[in-house]
Amino acid sequence: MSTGIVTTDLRKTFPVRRWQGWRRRPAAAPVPAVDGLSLRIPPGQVTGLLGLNGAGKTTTIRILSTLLRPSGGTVSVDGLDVVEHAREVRRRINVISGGERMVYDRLTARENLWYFGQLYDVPRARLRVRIGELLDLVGLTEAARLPVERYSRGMRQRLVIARGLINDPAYLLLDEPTLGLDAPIAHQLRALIAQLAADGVGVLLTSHYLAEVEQLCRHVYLIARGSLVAQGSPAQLAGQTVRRHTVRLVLAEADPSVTAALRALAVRHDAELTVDVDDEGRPRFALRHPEDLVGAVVTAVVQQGGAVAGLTVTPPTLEDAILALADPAAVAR
Ligand SMILES: Nc1ncnc2c1ncn2[C@@H]1O[C@H](COP(=O)(O)OP(=O)(O)OP(=O)(O)O)[C@@H](O)[C@H]1O
Repeated sequence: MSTGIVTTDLRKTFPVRRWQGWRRRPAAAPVPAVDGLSLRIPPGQVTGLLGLNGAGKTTTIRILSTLLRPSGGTVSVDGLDVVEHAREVRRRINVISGGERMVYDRLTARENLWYFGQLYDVPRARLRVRIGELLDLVGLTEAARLPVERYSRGMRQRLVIARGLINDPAYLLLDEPTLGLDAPIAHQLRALIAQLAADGVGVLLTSHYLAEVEQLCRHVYLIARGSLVAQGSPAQLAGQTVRRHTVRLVLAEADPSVTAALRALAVRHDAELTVDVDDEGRPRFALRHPEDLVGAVVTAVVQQGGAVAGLTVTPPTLEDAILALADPAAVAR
């Protein structure tokens, strides 16, 4: 039965070794890379896993795909424990990673797929058919007999995608799958991911491209230092944080009374104000605040008889919002 991938209080610590004189010895406190994560990746939808560098995303994916043993907690895939039933779990899942070399250069596309199909215990008759289907799907039928070392980067990544689908996985773990891909290929891959989910596959996606996450994910988990800090739809996550607007103003010429009025405005609203000069030596002000203060800024300048040479307002992006949740100190910067 397809119940999804469920992690309960998942933990992974790596032993940290310190050098002491010429000897290497274990440190007192191992560093947790994953620290009590409870997630659910249901079938038939794309679930996002977001976090800053080092948050624990790749480690989590390695545990879910049976490559790493957890230090604590459990992971089950359709009710099967990943440690006790690693072989059965491996038949149901696959991984596509944008950052790692996942195919063999000396082999052709067909040979690569044959090799990985056997690793996944795909029956030979099924494998023969599946390889043809996948080469078609990723547009490599014509190049199927060339060694991969002669492929372009995009062709190679398309082969990595075919490799990830070779065992008809019920769950697909995607670790930065569009990393370094040209826009048209990334676009095709996103369409394929959406189609797989619509066909019932449970997809876990990590990506630094938030537009991709917004487009594909129904539910997103945001982690920091191996623990969950927020979850919800992309829209719900964006609404959970202090979002900041930036008003940038350039004055035609220096005017101490305008500067004083803007400083007073910033203090009144508890806004962050930076003052410098632009390339032409004109005074420039940037005011950051959760609300859009453009009206108040213009009023203050006009009341003091100042002349505005430039004015822009930058609303916060979803990226600002999500990163602010992962790293609260960033909100203050
Ligand atoms: N094999 C390892 N030995 C020791 N520490 C490790 C090992 N693998 C990962 N770590 C540490 O665990 C933490 C989580 O790393 P992980 O690669 O899972 O993060 P990530 O969220 O995937 O980051 P990125 O976005 O940079 O890929 C980091 O502090 C990392 O240094």
